[in-house]
Amino acid sequence: MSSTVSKTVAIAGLGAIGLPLARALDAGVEGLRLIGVACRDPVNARARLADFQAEPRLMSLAELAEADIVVEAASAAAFEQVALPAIEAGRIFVPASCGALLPRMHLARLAQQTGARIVVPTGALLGLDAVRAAAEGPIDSVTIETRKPLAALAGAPYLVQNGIEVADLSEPLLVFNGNAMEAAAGFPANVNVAAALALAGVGPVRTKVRIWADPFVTRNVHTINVDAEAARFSMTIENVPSAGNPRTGRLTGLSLLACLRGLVSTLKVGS
Ligand SMILES: NC(=O)C1=CN([C@@H]2O[C@H](COP(=O)(O)OP(=O)(O)OC[C@H]3O[C@@H](n4cnc5c(N)ncnc54)[C@H](OP(=O)(O)O)[C@@H]3O)[C@@H](O)[C@H]2O)C=CC1
Ligand SMILES: O=C([O-])CC(=O)C(=O)O
Repeated sequence: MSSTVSKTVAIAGLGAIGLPLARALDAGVEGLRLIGVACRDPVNARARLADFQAEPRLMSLAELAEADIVVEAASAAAFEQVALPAIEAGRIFVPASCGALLPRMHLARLAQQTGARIVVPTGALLGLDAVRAAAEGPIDSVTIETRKPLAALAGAPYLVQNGIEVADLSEPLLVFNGNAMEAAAGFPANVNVAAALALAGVGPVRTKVRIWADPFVTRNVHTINVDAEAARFSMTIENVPSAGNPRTGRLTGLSLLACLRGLVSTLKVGS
């Protein structure tokens, strides 16, 4: 069920998240209209958009701010070029690369001045409704343990900087043990889930993160453990890697679609 007022949407990125999301919007979602997309390679983009019913405009990252809702599904490196114009223009900004938000919380203060909203999707994670509810009261601890196939972690800055080789592992290896702020810096393409968890709960310094490179898993597996005054809970999700990008679970694009629906629907389920 959606309201009759339609909101326009623009998306940065036409990859594992952005392309299926754009396709779903093009196929028709009541209350939402895709007007623009941005990516690096316009020739390739045109090929990807060729079978769309209503081909969206190819925009620069800054031009995306013409839309009511600006989705960032590009990269941590491109995050600010999408976020700043969108927030300055008072739009609803939905970042997939939410790890890049942690060191830029001044954007949330800017949004207060411009009337923009920053809506962080649950993305590849689960349970943020319960974490947010728990965070309305006292929370003792929040941890996330992530297990990834070796290919999903290849090239992460933390591994490169610390000379940690994962390509030929025959046993699981704990490659990172720290907090969400450090994890987002060291694994910008891998632990947006930890950033979303931190923002929902006790913040990036108190949210503990462990990352395993695991040759025995074929999915991106995330387990969260929360110990709060009101409840104790543990939840695990096993994400099937996307065909286009093994770092990204297939669920992520669907989560963004569900998030966008929630922005226009008159019936919304979950807090
Ligand atoms: N919140 C969450 O739970 C999750 C978040 N993510 C994050 O979401 C983001 C997108 O992931 P995913 O779709 O898998 O990534 P992909 O690599 O599959 O796609 C990225 C897309 O962004 C475009 N892009 C990258 N940099 C720029 C730039 N500077 N200007 C314009 N376009 C750019 C690329 O353009 P081109 O096609 O021309 O190369 C490509 O279309 C990543 O930061 C990832 O870490 C991923 C999984 C879960
Ligand atoms: O958190 C991320 O950025 C990606 C991830 O782990 C997943 O898709 O499962």
